[in-house]
Amino acid sequence: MRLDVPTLFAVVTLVALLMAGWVSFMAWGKPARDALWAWGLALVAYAASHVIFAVLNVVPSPSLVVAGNVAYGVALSLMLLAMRRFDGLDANAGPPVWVQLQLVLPVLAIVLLYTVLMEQYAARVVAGSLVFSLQIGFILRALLDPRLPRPGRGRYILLTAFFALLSSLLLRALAAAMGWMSSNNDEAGRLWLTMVFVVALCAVISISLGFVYMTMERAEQRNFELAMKDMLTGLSNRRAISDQLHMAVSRAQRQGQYLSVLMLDIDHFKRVNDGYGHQAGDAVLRGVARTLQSRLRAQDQIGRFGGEEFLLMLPDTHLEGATTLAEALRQAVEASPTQWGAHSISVTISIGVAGGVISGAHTVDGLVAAADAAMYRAKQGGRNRVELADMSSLLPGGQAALPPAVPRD
Ligand SMILES: Nc1nc2c(ncn2[C@@H]2O[C@H](COP(=O)(O)OP(=O)(O)OP(=O)(O)O)[C@@H](O)[C@H]2O)c(=O)[nH]1
Repeated sequence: MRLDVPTLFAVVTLVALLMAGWVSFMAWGKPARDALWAWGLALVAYAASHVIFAVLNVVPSPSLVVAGNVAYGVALSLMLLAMRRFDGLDANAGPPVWVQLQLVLPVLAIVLLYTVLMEQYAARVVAGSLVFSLQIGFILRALLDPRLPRPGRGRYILLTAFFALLSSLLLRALAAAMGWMSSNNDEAGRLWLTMVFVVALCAVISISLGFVYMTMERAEQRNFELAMKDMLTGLSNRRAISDQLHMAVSRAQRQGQYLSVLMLDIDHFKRVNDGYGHQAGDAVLRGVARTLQSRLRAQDQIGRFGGEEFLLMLPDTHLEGATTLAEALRQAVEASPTQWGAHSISVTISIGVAGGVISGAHTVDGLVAAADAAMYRAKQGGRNRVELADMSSLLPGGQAALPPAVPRD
């Protein structure tokens, strides 16, 4: 099949402009620093480069060669900027100097190389392709930044598209270096250009789709976190930990397993707020959350149940094991003060423990109420202590018939 190069240019341009339009439409109303704007601009530059390449096919001109390739380089730099903004890698201060150099130097290099090597087709194609490949390398590096969470599907689409673009550029550079083509207008040159533009067409559709999908995945993740996470401590919120507890109780009921629940409350927390201020209180809440979380097993779940109240759910853990853990947590919190300016704020916690083999007679509300009642007894008993729930009301068979427990680490 023989593809007409000018038609391909036109199609790539049209698709890039269409994508730029839709991406800008999505970015409408968002702040100028939003990654979508940079992505939209990148697509405009990408389209501009292909418009220039199309004109170049009809009116050969050295300045258009430079302009088209510069626009292409600008498009790749803007894509790098958009990726970094999307991932929040540059915070509010803007990109660090080394990133600014990654954004600007390749574009300057393109101007220089295409001007100096204008008369040497092969050298110009090789040099240009290598600079663009380097820019794509920067983008791939930003896409795979180890500080980022596990990549979602949008990121995989982008990775595939950029790898395809990179391969086509390198292959064309190889063809030029090996003398398989000597100009864009000979038979071989047109074939290679066709390959590059077919890939460019697929790439522009894929990267637009990938970026938009990534934005949607991010929004979905944020909504999920807003619905299920406590924004202050990063723990599960009341709704999430309650859902997890419902699931764990159903599972334990089906399999006749142990399950324990701990209700924890910071002692005299009002004094922290009154004495050091609300922000110090928030810092203490975060500190206690960290201390608790760092001592749990992977299958244990913790959530912020109320203001200064936390709920812990321990699958496969009998009352005795849960009590041992509760005591360890109590001691850990007591020994881990929160630094607040010049102050070291120490708090203690009171803990109520409920648990055992979960049968059909148990309910989530019953378990939580039992742990809560035990926690209040701990408060009444002087605070900074662990109290066990009266499980006889919840476990009709008593503790005697319990199967062997899974030991805690
Ligand atoms: N800083 C901060 N304070 C909170 C938050 N949520 C609840 N509180 C405060 O936690 C305090 C709870 O006070 P109380 O219920 O009297 O309990 P307490 O002072 O811990 O006393 P005991 O529980 O009886 O030991 C109140 O002052 C609330 O304003 C929060 O998110 N941040």
